[in-house]
Amino acid sequence: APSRNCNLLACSQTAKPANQQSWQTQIQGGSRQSPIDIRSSESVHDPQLTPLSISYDPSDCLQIWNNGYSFLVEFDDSKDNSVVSGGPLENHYKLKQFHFHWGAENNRGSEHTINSLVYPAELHLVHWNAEKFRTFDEAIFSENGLAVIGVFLKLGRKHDGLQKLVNALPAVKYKDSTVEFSNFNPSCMIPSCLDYWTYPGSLTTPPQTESVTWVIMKKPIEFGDDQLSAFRSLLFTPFGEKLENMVDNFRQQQPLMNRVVRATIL
Ligand SMILES: NS(=O)(=O)c1ccc(CCCCO)cc1
Ligand SMILES: [Zn+2]
Repeated sequence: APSRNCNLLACSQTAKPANQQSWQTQIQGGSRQSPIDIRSSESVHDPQLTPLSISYDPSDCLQIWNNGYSFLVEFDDSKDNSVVSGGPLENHYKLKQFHFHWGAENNRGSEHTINSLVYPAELHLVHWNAEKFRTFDEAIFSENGLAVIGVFLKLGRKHDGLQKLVNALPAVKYKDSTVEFSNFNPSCMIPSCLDYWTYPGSLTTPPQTESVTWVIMKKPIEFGDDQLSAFRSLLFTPFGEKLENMVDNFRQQQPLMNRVVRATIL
């Protein structure tokens, strides 16, 4: 076999660590990237933070789409029925989609962590500022454009509300597949305790724009092993290509830099 004329200095094909997804790049000059580790002792209790006002209309739910990063449950944002306001938000934000991040094994999966504690999965409810912008795509690139509610998932009792979603996943096994999905109320995945942390951040997947007000719920919701297995049975790859299970679709943690995480005392 030809000897590889490649010593350490000259070798250009440096191997990337196996777990580095292609989009795990550090955005150029980013000062407010997400996700982060939330150190509760360093967060600032802010008495002016009111409870979030969340109201979703299950009839706005449209479809599930496997976009090759996660599966997105997409909502009709042409009306003002599914919105979040209050808390750190100056305006009302419309629900556009929700999705999850999870690991291949139970010791990893969430994007944010609490005092370095990792959860096996994390839910993101993605909303856009419909008072300031005309479309989601415009809001993605704008200051105060998006509000994402993060909810941690821990393994335990099966989540009855989630089962309807889990039953639909085999229909979107492959990248670029979609299936009609209606009458689902994401409120069933909001913890009963409305305490949260909030900080200014970014999208955790491309284009990683710094347009997100993050609201991370302090308490996790529970779901079952079989439900997490259903997430792990999805594929990153389209029909006909080599099967790659959709797992470990979380970004590496980013530096806090000059940011303060605020906490509620509800
Ligand atoms: N993981 S996340 O909640 O930060 C998130 C939310 C929304 C997008 C949308 C990108 C749309 C590109 O057209 C990407 C990432
Ligand atoms: Zn996400």
